[in-house]
Amino acid sequence: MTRDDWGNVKQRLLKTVGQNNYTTWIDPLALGQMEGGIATVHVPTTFFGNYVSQNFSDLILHEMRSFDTSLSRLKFEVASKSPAPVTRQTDAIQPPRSTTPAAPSAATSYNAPLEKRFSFDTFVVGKPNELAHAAARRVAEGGPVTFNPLFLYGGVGLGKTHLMHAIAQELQARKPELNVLYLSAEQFMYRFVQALRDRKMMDFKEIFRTVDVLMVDDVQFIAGKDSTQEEFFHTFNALVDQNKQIIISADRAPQDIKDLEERVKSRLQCGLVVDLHPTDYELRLGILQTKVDSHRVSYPDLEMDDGILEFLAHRISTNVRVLEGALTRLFAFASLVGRRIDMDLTQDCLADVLRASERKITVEEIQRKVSDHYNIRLSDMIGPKRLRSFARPRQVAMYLCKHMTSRSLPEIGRRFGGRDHTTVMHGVKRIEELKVSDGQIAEDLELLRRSLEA
Ligand SMILES: Nc1ncnc2c1ncn2[C@@H]1O[C@H](COP(=O)(O)OP(=O)(O)OP(=O)(O)O)[C@@H](O)[C@H]1O
Repeated sequence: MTRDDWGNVKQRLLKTVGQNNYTTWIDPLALGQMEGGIATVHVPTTFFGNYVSQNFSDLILHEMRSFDTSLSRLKFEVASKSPAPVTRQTDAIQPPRSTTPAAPSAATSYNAPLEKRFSFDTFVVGKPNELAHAAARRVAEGGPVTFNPLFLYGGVGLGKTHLMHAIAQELQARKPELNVLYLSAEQFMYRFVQALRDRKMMDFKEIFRTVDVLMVDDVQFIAGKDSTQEEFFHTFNALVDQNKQIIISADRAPQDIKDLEERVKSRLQCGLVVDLHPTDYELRLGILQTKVDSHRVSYPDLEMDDGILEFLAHRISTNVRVLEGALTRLFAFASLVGRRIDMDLTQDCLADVLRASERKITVEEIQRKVSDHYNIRLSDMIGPKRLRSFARPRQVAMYLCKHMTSRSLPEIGRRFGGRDHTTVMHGVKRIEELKVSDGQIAEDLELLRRSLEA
């Protein structure tokens, strides 16, 4: 086969594999000796040869055979670094090793810093996160890979990053010989773009494909970023093929990440997918108790009334980050003004947080609660019947909607079977009067309000 033929083979491959694959994998190949039906193809690194051999050798051979039908096999060899012609015999391709001497230090430079306090010791376990925690613990033991990838997902501030850091730190402590690479998806993209710009794609690939454990946080970030997704997909496959552990986190389940290619989604789902559920009251209280202990170290003289933590756990249900922030602010504030932490101080200091965390109560919720309370059907409460046994609960519900939601009177009227706003106004007024004169109504209102706020 002449050099021109080789050039033509490459041109044909360009059409088949596309520009990206061509630039990365085909263009760097050089033709070496051809002997006894075997063509030697020179590659820059062992890893490269292995990858091309697995993914493109059939195609390359097919194209070469259209110029030389005597060819039966390809042999990939690492090209000598010397500028001499590459026709010399060099090392035969070996399967890539997990820790080539250069890889750990290079990977280390890609590692995002780990937060010491995000450890398993400081992670409070409760019903909403126990499965995610157990899976994280198992992976952190560094034993045989049983589920790959481990995909952790959950809403904002529920502890995904905390668990990821805990896994990375535990692995480093238990198995220092493992090459663990932890970074965010954003950093992955940044490294990828940088490698493209500096023409260092081979180094990039070598680093990512020689790690033992790859951990990528907030993977939803690569949604809609086509080339990064493509590269991530190849990295992912290469590592899974080598049975290397991958741990991914995201703010939602793989199938719910918009603008993520189907093949990436399905790859992400093929291991164990576990979610961190929104916190419940017990978990929030547990977290607060743990955090208070650490605050007490910084503020040993501060005193706190009983019931404050319970109040916060009850009222701030958005996410753990907000909860932590509230506690930090409370301690700092109390120490500045030199007062004990009581309910007044808490409400003063955290007024904005408490307001923002107020749970939004809906008209439907109120209607359901009130009809349950008075033991009538929801359809009767909303429907046209004017019977007193339906009309009074309806007015109670309207009153609660007016006071516990931000809906306007016409909107409330619409939700009550399309009634006019004047009917709602009349109902609300009637209940306001009864609240003063009728102890039973006052009691009902109080009960309902408490149960809706719970
Ligand atoms: N179960 C828990 N025990 C102790 N601390 C927790 C727990 N869950 C969350 N936290 C704390 O809450 C804060 C937010 O957690 P983290 O950063 O891990 O959230 P995230 O799920 O990664 O959020 P985001 O989606 O914003 O990245 C951290 O300070 C973390 O330590």
